[in-house]
Amino acid sequence: MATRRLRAFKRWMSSNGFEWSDALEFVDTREEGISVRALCQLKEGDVVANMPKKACLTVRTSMARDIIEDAGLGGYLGLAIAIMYERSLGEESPWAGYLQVLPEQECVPLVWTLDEVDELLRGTELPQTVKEDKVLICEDWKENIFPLLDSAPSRLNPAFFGIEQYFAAKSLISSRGFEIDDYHGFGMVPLADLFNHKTGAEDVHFTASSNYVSDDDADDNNSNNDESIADEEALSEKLSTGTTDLDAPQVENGNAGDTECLSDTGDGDPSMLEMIVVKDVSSGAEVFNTYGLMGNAALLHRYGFTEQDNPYDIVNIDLETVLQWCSSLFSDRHSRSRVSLWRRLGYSACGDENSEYFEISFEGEPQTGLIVLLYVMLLPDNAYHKLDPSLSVAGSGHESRDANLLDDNIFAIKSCNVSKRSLLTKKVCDGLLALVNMRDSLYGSESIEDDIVQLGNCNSVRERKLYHSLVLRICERRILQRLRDFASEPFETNNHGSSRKKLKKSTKRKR
Ligand SMILES: C[S@@+](CC[C@H](N)C(=O)[O-])C[C@H]1O[C@@H](n2cnc3c(N)ncnc32)[C@H](O)[C@@H]1O
Repeated sequence: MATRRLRAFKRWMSSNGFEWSDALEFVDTREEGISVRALCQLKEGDVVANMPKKACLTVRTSMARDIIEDAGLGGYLGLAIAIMYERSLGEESPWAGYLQVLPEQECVPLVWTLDEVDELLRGTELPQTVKEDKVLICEDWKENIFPLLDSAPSRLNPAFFGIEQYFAAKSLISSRGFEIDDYHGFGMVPLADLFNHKTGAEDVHFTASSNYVSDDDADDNNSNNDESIADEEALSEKLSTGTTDLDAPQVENGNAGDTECLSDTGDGDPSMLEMIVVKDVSSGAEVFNTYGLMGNAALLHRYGFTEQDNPYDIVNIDLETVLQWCSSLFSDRHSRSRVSLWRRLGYSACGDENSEYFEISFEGEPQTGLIVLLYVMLLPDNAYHKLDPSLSVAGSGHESRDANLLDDNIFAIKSCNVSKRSLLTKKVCDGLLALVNMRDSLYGSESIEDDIVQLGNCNSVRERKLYHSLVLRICERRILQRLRDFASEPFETNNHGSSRKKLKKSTKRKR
């Protein structure tokens, strides 16, 4: 449906040098926002949109460039100021026609209330991340934006530069920003940001030239050799497959009469960005882009939505949870020395020292480091004492001939010589099952079945926050269920008496 705001946006695009295929339909619904559909079949290699870099909203192009650069600001903060500034200009902004198709803010957890974050996202990794984000953004605002209102009072309207407006701008950048090139950095790319996302099944790619040098800043030393999220492979493929495709859709823009198809325009032009079709799309289907391969927590965090059956989904188990489990079985001293040995063996968790965690894959497979940690934690004392001296031998480069099975397995896992299942003794599997229960209890008293019933009664558009929180929780809990299955499969019966034979058997084992 072409709404009034879409018609205004198309006029704005035409007068700013954008070109787009008339095989693309922009659909605008009050409830679900804007999406893109194919009006006829799109062929792999077709260029369906050309977007001039100079019409993108970046720090470099914004009317607020001087204010931002004079204050020594840039990056995402600078872009947020540029967005707030252009919004403050209203119809006077060169981007007025673009800004009016943007929502006030994107519904990412960053702009939810703290109660919503705590309640809806309980058990997931997001409450902590979002709270940290909120604190940093408030600090940024106080340190960098608030002082600007004093230093350039005649040019900045405070009503558009408050903390809420800053959060709104940050949500738009997180959900719609693109890396353009080294000169422009990160920016808003009108038209490219109309496409919705589908994990691992996208139809179009955003491509950017890698060697743009601005006319007004040719000596900028960052202008060459830039890295961007542009898909260089798709770009070079397009360049090498030639240009004219007689079936290619017609251009819909101010100069449509001049140009047969978009494949003829913008090729190798470093001042342009493109959307290129990467797989055939049938007529009537939605045309999807990809925002990257990521799990649901990352999708919700950055874009405000989740996907059911997202194969890149993961769930984390904090090292802290593992240590809690240890403390129910062992003394603090025991746990500390085993963790220390585990680290000296060269294992680690993800994250940093403030928050260490283990990833569980979509299939329910725990990170090797977690299995090894449980294994080391559960070693009988005599095996533990034997293992420590053998470390120094291994560290000196001479493999100990006497190394027992435990050493063999741990070192072999490290050098990818053996399946990690060889460490899955009954005790390790019991440990994993205990961790699953502890991790699952973080979601609160509702069971996964309760969550599923609630999701069934929830409207994905009108109750968007609840809907995507439930999908996130349910998908994470399903991964935990798969981890439960993984840990319940027949385990290895390692003991100290049958070293190499057991090891060989375990390498053959297929899951
Ligand atoms: C780049 S914009 C895409 C255009 C957007 N639909 C609009 O109305 O402006 C990204 C936003 O679109 C929405 N979106 C994109 N892909 C989605 C999907 N697969 N499911 C639900 N919402 C999606 C999210 O709100 C996301 O933050």
